[in-house]
Order: sequence, then C-alpha cells, then structure tokens
Amino acid sequence: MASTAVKYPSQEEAQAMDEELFNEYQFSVDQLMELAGLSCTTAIAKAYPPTSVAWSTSTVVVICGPRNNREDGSVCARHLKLFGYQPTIYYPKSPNKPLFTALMTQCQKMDIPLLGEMPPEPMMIDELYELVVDAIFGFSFKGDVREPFRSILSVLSGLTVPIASINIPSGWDVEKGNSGGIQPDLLTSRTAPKKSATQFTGRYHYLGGRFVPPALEKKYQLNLPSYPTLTASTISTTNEPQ
Ligand SMILES: NC(=O)C1=CN([C@@H]2O[C@H](COP(=O)(O)OP(=O)(O)OC[C@H]3O[C@@H](n4cnc5c(N)ncnc54)[C@H](O)[C@@H]3O)[C@@H](O)[C@H]2O)[C@H](O)CC1
Ligand SMILES: [K+]
Repeated sequence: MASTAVKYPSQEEAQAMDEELFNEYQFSVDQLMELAGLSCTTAIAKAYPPTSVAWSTSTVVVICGPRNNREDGSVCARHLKLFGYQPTIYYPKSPNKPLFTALMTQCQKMDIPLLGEMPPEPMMIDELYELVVDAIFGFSFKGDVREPFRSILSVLSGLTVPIASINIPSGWDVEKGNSGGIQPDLLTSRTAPKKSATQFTGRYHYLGGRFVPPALEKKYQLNLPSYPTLTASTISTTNEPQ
C-alpha cells in the first residue's frame, strides 16, 4: 500500500520538480517566485502578526543571497510592506540580471530601504529589527559556505530575534541539515519540505508555493497536505507540514 505520509524530497528531486514545472508545465520563474515570496509573507503574518503589541514597530530585515532564493526574498519584502511591516533589504551581491533588477526596482519604488552593509554584530541586528528573513540559499546550496556569506551566517547564528527561512535554512545541507548552523524559528518550505526539514526544531513550519499540479504530485508521490481552511497560499503547522 502506498504511504500517505508527506514526502520530504532529496535535493535532486526538488531541482528536478522545478525543471518539470518550467519545461513540461510551462510555469515561468517569476510566477513561482511570486507565489513562493507571497507564501513566506503569509506565513510570517500568521506566526508574527504585525498588529500584535509586541510587534508594534514590525521591523524586518530580509538578507538576500546570490541567486533565486534572493528573489523569493525580495518578493517577500514587497508583500511584507503591503502587509504593514517595515522591511529593509540587504544584499551583498547585485548581479546584472533583468529579473533581479525588476524585483529590486519594485521594492525601491515601494520605499523599501536597502542596508548598505551587514551589521557585524548580532546585537546590532537584535536592536534594530524584530525579525530576520533568511533568503540567502535555497535548494542549490552545496558544501561549506564561502564568503561573504560565511561571515553573514555567523552573525545570524548569534541572533536573539527570530529567523524566518525561505525554503531551506541557509548554510544547511539540503538533505542532512546543519546542527551547528542557524536555527530558524519559522521555515516556509516551498513545493514540498526537503529532507533537511526533518531536522527543523523551530516553532513554525509552513508549506508555501502551492502550485504543484496533481500529476506532478503523483509522479513524485509527494502526498501534499490539502488546505485546511481558506488561507491564501500556505498551510500552517508546527514542525510537521499537514
Ligand atoms: N527553479 C528555480 O530556480 C526557482 C527557485 N526559487 C527559489 O530559489 C532557490 C534556488 O535557487 P538557485 O538559483 O538554484 O540557487 P540558490 O538560491 O539555492 O543559491 C545557490 C547558489 O549559491 C551559490 N552557492 C552554492 N553553494 C555555495 C557555498 N557553499 N558557498 C557560497 N555560495 C554558494 C551558488 O552560486 C549557487 O548557485 C529555491 O530554493 C527557491 O527558494 C524560486 O522560488 C523560483 C523558482
Ligand atoms: K534560505
């Protein structure tokens, strides 16, 4: 009998599913990013509502990496602003890529400030922000972290404020995790939770980016949970995606 448990795909399977979404199902990359980024914002709003007293100022810094996980982060920042948060973006690498330029222009035109340099001490981030969004690496990360991201992740490891990771906690092996790395409080898995999500010990685990066509879900035997209620694009659980 086929298992009904939610499947946690490998790195290779996660990448292969995206290739099929692009090639076979004709999704465009910015379509997937918009849904992924929006679902992260929805997850943040459920876990840390901007209207709660403790979150009255709702300052969030979105730390962006070198590739597409970064773009999910800039979409997330744009929606955070619309949801009533005060996002700031930090990115150490600015590629000459039309998608990057377009998403950043959208953020700039919504008056989302850019941080000039990474605060060197965790305390400085703790003082200025109430939440950090980790949009550094996604499912293509491999090996030991190289600079400048090694230093950035070292600062994030010492934070007191919570971290919300997009798709994979950055610096974690996509399958094995990283017990000595950052420990996010919120993880929004995209498409399906990857193997490393079994190592996640934070309070909130959401499944976002609900664009998987039934035939693809069946092919990879994902057993994705159905929507529990009329939520926009995420499913909430603590630890286990349902
Ligand atoms: N299918 C897609 O591309 C989509 C991805 N989305 C989101 O983006 C990530 C995956 O994006 P990708 O461009 O493949 O790369 P990453 O963001 O994971 O970054 C990997 C990138 O980083 C560099 N790198 C790899 N290892 C190291 C290292 N040890 N030290 C330093 N730098 C490293 C290298 O350049 C890699 O290529 C996915 O998870 C989603 O979040 C969108 O949602 C849309 C579709
Ligand atoms: K990430």
